[in-house]
Amino acid sequence: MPPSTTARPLTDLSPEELGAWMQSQGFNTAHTPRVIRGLLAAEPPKSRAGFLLPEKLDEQLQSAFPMTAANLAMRQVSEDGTTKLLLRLHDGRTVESVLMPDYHADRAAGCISSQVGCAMGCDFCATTQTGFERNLSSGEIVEQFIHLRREAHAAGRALRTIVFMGMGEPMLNLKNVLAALRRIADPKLGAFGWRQITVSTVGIVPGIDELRQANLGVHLALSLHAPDDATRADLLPMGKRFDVQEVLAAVDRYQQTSGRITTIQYCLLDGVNDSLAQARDLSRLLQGRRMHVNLLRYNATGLSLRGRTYAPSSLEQTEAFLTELRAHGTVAHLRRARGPDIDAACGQLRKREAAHSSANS
Ligand SMILES: C[S@@+](CC[C@H](N)C(=O)[O-])C[C@H]1O[C@@H](n2cnc3c(N)ncnc32)[C@H](O)[C@@H]1O
Ligand code: SF4
Repeated sequence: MPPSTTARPLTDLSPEELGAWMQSQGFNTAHTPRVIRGLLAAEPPKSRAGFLLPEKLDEQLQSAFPMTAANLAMRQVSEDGTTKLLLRLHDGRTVESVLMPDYHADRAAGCISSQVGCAMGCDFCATTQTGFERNLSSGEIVEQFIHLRREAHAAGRALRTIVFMGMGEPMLNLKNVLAALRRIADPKLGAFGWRQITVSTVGIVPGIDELRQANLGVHLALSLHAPDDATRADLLPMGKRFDVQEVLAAVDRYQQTSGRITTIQYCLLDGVNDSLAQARDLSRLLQGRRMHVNLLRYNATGLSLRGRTYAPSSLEQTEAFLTELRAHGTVAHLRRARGPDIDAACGQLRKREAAHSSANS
């Protein structure tokens, strides 16, 4: 048995690694897709025999690998059906994933994390307030997908899309994100298609280029949040490293290869980035580009990283901003606020659980 794979959970192994292990144990590698399909299934197999594996292989798999890397530590369900999961990892750290019901009664979308914490320091984001702890392994990313898929299935829905808009910056853990995606959306495994996946970034140019070179055809979302460099860099420190034009040029390159329309994420903050002049600047910036704007409602999370208090734009201003964008030819939507009665912004549930644990210790 290759020693490098022994302590890793089954969800962490690529099809090639699992195939190599099978071969080293004298089993037919044709069983590999069956094992991975069983792991990714919307409904967990009722028994180990549900994997339809030879008994000896099943036994050896069980003794060689832990089945999972993460356990459900907390679950919050909102009145609108949004379900937030807090998963505890093998080292005691926690990570958040969210299931969001779709307008279609039988569908749901999942929001997945790529890192524990985040180093990017975006001023209004709760995830970064506890700093960066570590990258998630590919298995930990795959397991979020499995939890969300099963959670959706139990609620009578099919998980139709996933977005990397949970904790962390996917481009800074791209190796593991790509490895996870190659399992989740491997056409031979049939769980998901590339078009059902969106990777969201704060705008790390080399990461966008690397994702383009991987040529998977997943959707890209760019967290822009301001049309000008001064406002953007004030909100997102990464804006000082890569300016708006540089980031949009990388997104253009991505689009030329993938053919996908890019989503521009824009969180409306009262008096910061929500003026009609900023809406017009944004439209001008996107003119001639196949990009649509997703306006996000700010989820208030208390004092910001730099001790500021942000507020969501008023509904009137939000409507006016949206109308101004559309009047200037930009395709734009207002994203529904999700789970307003629970800790819906990423990083909040984790902060609450950490506070609870330290109060009890
Ligand atoms: C948490 S990030 C994760 C993905 C990636 N790091 C990024 O920045 O795109 C996903 C999106 O949530 C936004 N966001 C962060 N904190 C928010 C808040 N309190 N309210 C609304 N949106 C928020 C981010 O700006 C980003 O557009
Ligand atoms: S918005 Fe994204 S990149 Fe910025 S701190 Fe939050 S998770 Fe990190």
